Amino acid sequence: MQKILQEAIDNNRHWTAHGAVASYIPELAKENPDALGVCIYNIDNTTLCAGDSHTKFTIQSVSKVVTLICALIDKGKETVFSSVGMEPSADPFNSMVKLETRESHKPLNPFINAGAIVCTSMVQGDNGIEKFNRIHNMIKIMADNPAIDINQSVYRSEKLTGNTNRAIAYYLKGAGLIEKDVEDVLDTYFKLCSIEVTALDVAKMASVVANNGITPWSNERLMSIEICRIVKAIMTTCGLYDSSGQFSVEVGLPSKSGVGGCIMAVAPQNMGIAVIGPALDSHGNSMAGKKVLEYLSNELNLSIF
Ligand SMILES: NC(=O)CC[C@H](N)C(=O)O
Repeated sequence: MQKILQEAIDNNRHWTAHGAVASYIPELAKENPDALGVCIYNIDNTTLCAGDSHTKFTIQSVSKVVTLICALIDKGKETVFSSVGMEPSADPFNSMVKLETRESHKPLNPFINAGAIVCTSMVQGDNGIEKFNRIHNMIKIMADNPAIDINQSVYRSEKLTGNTNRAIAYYLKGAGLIEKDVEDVLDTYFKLCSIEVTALDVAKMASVVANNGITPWSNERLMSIEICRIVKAIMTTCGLYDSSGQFSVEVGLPSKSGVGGCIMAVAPQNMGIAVIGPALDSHGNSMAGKKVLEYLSNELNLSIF
């Protein structure tokens, strides 16, 4: 297995040259475009890593998985899906074009920025700080790592340049889809994207979903089986934005990408996988990371389809 993991990195490292690091958040442009690493956390509590797996990166949109989990726990399925849809989007992650054309103005799904901003506002808490703490704590528990914290430079960079997200959030506020102060919700969203993690952290988070909501290392139930089912379904259909279909064909695992270069993948009843490769394709998904997952899916026969 370690040999397969090493081959997945070695055979696909050249793909990093075909992508580019995100530069619309200036601080992310400083990431190493050549980095490529992977970690697997098996639900029998064994772990394997290869490549640049110690690289630290910001979680970015992978946090949207945990935001959705918290919103579903705190508000229930009916309430969450009354304000956000569950359909894939054929548009980029930060697109706002469908918000105006859809009758209800509901964002298409919880994993595009608009949907995640609505979900953030639905999480338990009287203000942004409480909502942030709720999701941050869940990330720490799911990763089994109490030291996880914000990368302050990335947070400042996101906040300073996040004008598209600001436009989306104000539109949602105007449509009545954000309950409280819109700047407070945005600040929480920027902080969540800026949480710094490693591939092992994200692999452990994915292993909880793979293990139907129970931490493999301490046997603690963090979420219901139903929530896990919903989250895996939305990851499969929406997790890689407008290339989720192709990813399902090539990899076939419920997954979520982020512009920090991480892809979190869930092999149900089996393992959590995280790849990190900051050079992105034109959809904002890790270029070489996708290829590493495709290799592992084929070699280990992981596709759910
Ligand atoms: N796809 C992503 O990872 C997007 C997250 C990023 N912080 C943004 O809001 O634009």
